[in-house]
Amino acid sequence: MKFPGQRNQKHYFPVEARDPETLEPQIQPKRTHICGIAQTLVDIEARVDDELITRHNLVKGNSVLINDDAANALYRELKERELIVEEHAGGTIGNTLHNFATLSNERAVLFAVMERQIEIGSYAYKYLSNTSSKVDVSYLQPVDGPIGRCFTLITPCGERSFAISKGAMDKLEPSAIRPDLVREAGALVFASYLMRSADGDNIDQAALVAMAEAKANKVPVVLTLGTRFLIEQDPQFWRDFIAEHVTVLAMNEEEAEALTGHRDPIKACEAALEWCDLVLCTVGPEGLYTAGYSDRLQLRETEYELRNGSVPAFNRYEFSRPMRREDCAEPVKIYSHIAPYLGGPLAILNTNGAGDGALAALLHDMAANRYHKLNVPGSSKHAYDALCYSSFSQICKYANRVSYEVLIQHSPRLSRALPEREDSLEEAYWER
Ligand SMILES: Nc1ncnc2c1ncn2[C@@H]1O[C@H](COP(=O)(O)OP(=O)(O)OP(=O)(O)O)[C@@H](O)[C@H]1O
Ligand SMILES: O=c1[nH]cnc2c1ncn2[C@@H]1O[C@H](CO)[C@@H](O)[C@H]1O
Repeated sequence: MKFPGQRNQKHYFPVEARDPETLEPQIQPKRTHICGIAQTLVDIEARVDDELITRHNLVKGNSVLINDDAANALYRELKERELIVEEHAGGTIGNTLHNFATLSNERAVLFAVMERQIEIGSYAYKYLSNTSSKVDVSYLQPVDGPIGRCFTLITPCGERSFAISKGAMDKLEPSAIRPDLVREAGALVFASYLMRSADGDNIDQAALVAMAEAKANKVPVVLTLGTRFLIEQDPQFWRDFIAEHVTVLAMNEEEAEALTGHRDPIKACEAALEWCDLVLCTVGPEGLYTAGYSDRLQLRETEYELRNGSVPAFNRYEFSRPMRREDCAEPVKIYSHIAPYLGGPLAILNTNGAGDGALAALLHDMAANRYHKLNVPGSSKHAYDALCYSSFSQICKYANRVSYEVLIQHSPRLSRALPEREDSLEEAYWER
């Protein structure tokens, strides 16, 4: 397990003189992993104009399910007009698990379907060959149909719209979930997309089985909201769903507004904390927020300037570590925000997957906490039960840094971990 984010050891906390904060190399450290339930999709990325989006009955910014005829017509046009830029493995959770594995060098168990017979060069082949070897594909459920295709259509304004030809991506059965692996996981992650599976497709049931196992064993359940359009259809369903099942919620500001009715991200986070324990809210060019709880006894004041938003001095305790509300004797709501790393890249190749990258960083930090607890149980870090290894503030930095890395490449999947040492300016970022 790599440390979550590069930074000097003195910046780990809580720092106490004799606290074994470092993960001393052990002969055989105990390992940990995370689990995810994914829709198996390959992204077909194309540069298109707005007219094409409307003509194919798609909705800008949305992820729309399309039937085979519509998919064939769209594919034909993209091919004929030579608009396809790249084809790469995708799917929100596939991306997140891949990025988690790449960042942490730890195992991520993928519960998903895969074509029974794979031909070299096929989409299934591409999917697997674009997936980190640290993603454990031993438990994929074989299916007879093709995996899904996600037409990722980038319009000149930079917005991405998805058209999903789902193939057999929703055919995952509850029997494909390995309860023993869920029970031992540092987190179980899935996306709201899978709750729109059709009658007869059981991926939603598989997710419910996994969530029940996670909940019974106090494994954090992590939900990422795929697109605001899905949430807008029935926000109350999602509020109830989150309250019942979810520990950690990841969303962008539009999904946050659809869920809570608040356009202001801090207000939206505050509302969401009534239903879950920890929130990651990305806000595109405005950076991102983390929000959650800490017990009053564990609060740590920030050393940065206090900032006022809809909650005055909202970042006052951003040096505290996220906890479950139920683990706090006196829960206090905490918020932290960060602007894009280095002000954002000079050239953004594609924002697709930037949010998935941020979530992978958060999952890395959560898994690092479990790893540390398994290997250094006597550390003062574990005198109380926290969800994460680092503070709200550090998680913001790390998540933001990872998003930046995704922005400067085409694929939503990182091709390498972050540099071991950041040079010059970047060094300053971590030390600030
Ligand atoms: N235009 C931009 N300039 C600078 N940074 C950006 C920009 N867009 C995104 N980012 C960075 O990427 C992070 C995530 O972006 P965003 O909020 O767009 O995620 P998202 O909508 O969930 O993306 P996706 O669904 O494609 O994964 C932001 O918090 C920010 O750090
Ligand atoms: O319906 C869907 N299910 C799963 N993943 C999806 C869906 N629509 C889009 N994406 C995925 O979202 C990623 C960027 O965040 C893209 O890689 C795309 O594959």
